[in-house]
Amino acid sequence: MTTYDIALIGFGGVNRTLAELIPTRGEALRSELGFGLRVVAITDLRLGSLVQPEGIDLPVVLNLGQGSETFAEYGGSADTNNESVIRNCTANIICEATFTNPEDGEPAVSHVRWALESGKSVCTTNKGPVALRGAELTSLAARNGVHFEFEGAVMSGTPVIRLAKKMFAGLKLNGFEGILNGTSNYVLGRMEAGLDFEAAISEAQALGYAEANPAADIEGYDVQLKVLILANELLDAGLELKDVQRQGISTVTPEDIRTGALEGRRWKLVGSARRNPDGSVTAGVSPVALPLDHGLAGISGATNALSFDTDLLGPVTVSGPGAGRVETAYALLSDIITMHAASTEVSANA
Ligand SMILES: NC(=O)C1=CN([C@@H]2O[C@H](COP(=O)(O)OP(=O)(O)OC[C@H]3O[C@@H](n4cnc5c(N)ncnc54)[C@H](O)[C@@H]3O)[C@@H](O)[C@H]2O)C=CC1
Ligand SMILES: N[C@@H](CC=O)C(=O)O
Repeated sequence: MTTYDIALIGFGGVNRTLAELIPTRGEALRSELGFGLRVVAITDLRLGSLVQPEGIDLPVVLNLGQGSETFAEYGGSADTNNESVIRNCTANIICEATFTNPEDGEPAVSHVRWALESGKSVCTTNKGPVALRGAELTSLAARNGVHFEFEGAVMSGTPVIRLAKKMFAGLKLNGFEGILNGTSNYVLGRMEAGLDFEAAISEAQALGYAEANPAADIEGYDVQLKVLILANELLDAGLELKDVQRQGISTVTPEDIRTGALEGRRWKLVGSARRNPDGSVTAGVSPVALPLDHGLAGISGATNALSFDTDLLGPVTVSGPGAGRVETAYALLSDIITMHAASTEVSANA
């Protein structure tokens, strides 16, 4: 039985939930999928770092983080020591779930680079490294014979990236449009129900949907990164962040929402990309008052939906959770399952 040793970089909502899922889903993973998981290192800005090659006692560390204690009181350090932990710990897989930085992706880009350079596979839900350094990191992983997986960077645990890459073979993808931010979709829905903007954002934060700085959700930066990821991964668009036009929902007023409802329209934040006749790709994100019979108009709460425009099937739409701690932790698990399946295939063919 294979056991993968993993390191959790960032111990907030997503990686904490992964640490909860490991004991609860451990037996099913072992019996159904043929591997076990053991956490051997954790780093976090607030807690510092803890490295225990024999395996960290997860129930103990899951109780930390409410007060001012750090890992220093548990045999670790109050400093994150990210580079040394990532490069030197005994983990096979690094799960990167620190804050998304929409400007340059740092320090997560460095976290991923250190891991891949030291022969460790990476799974991440962090949009920064994937959107801003995806091609470079994918080729670094290939050069080092390890995996770089990032299904959770778009639509949390709902499979869209792998699904499109694997299942659309033989089809031509002309573009896509979708609701790709759970927080702004949740906020628009709550405003439609009469709640004010700030209260709706607070609810989305409490539910674990919002970014550490919710302006990233509200001003469209989060969807801009997701559109960039999808355009480059699925349309081979070769775009940079500045090529994806961005407008968020902060300009949508309660009055706009009331007027839209009277006219049979619903405001949604829509991200899209389309291949032009000359082969180039136009991409952007903006709020749109959709007619109620539009396929995306009925998508509510933190649910997301992505409609792919294909040549032989026409539109193919995937809908599911776009945010949430459990949903996103599952994305990391699905990345590890993908890595395991790939390794098993290699061994079988050897
Ligand atoms: N929560 C969600 O629904 C989803 C989140 N994501 C992405 O997953 C990542 C994690 O999300 P959450 O866990 O919800 O965020 P969070 O804010 O709850 O946790 C992030 C953790 O990372 C830690 N951290 C920040 N910088 C660090 C550093 N340099 N070294 C070590 N630790 C550091 C923070 O102390 C915090 O505990 C983010 O990049 C987010 O954009 C992606 C899809 C959905
Ligand atoms: N803050 C994001 C989380 C997922 O990327 C959202 O609300 O969709």
